[in-house]
Amino acid sequence: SATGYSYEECTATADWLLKRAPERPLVGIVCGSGLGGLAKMLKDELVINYCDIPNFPQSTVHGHAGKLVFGTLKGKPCVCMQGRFHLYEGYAIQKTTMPIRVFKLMGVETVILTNAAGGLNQDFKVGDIMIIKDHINIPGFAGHNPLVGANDDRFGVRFPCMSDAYDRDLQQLVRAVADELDFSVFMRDGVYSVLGGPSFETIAECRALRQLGADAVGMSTVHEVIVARHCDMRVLALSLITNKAVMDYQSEKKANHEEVLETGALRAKQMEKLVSTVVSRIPNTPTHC
Ligand SMILES: Nc1nc2ncn(CCNC(CO)CO)c2c(=O)[nH]1
Repeated sequence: SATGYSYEECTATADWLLKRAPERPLVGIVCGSGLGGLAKMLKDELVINYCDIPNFPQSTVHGHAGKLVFGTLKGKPCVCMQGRFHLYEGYAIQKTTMPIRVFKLMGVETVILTNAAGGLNQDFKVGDIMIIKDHINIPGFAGHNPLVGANDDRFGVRFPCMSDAYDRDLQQLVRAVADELDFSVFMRDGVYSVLGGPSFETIAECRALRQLGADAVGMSTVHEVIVARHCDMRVLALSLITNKAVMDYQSEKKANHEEVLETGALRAKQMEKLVSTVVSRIPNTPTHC
């Protein structure tokens, strides 16, 4: 099938990359809008442009570089997506998540997903980093789910559980590292809700999402989490709160992408420090003998 995301096509892409990668990566990192600097943390980096990778989609969003970076973080082999794919770019949902399956096929055991998000929780401030403890998959309510269609058992089961999607030990680890780095003042925990985009949400939608229990809103990440859990990778996900979502009709505030990128730049250093320290502390699961 020329979908670009069948098991065979993902395997072909993984094999193509492993031939070029310095070593098999254990941790996969996905950089959200304006957070591409995370890739610069990697030592002995090898950069491959998405346009040269077979079956890979192309990044179309400002602030998403479109490069796959291999390297090490404190000795741990990693692979980092500088630029991720979104429903609103018009790709098939399975296409937007195929890099996650390629990570799995390359040997990645843990994925760290970062994104920029709007703060629905009024206690949140611009620049806060929210540890995602759960998600609300709005497109999924309407059947827009990356696992729709024939299930390939080589990836995972037909009906995967999502109540344990966000690894509790990794959340604990992030909190401990944030305390050590004295970042606690801007660390939060919360529920991330995803919309399809590209239009930002209305005031009524923000209020409805808040009523549903969401603390932040974005246009990515959830589909990657579902695919990562389907193939049994551990997931840690962090949202950089880049603006406060507009919740009242008197407000003059207008959400915009430039503001998203600016906040990313402001908090990038701390996000890099946090993620790199966490990666260095992630225990490698004993290799299955
Ligand atoms: N209110 C609000 N603020 C946000 N900041 C980042 N994002 C995530 C979406 N990011 C898009 C547009 O910047 C680019 O992927 C959002 C969002 O969806 N809503």
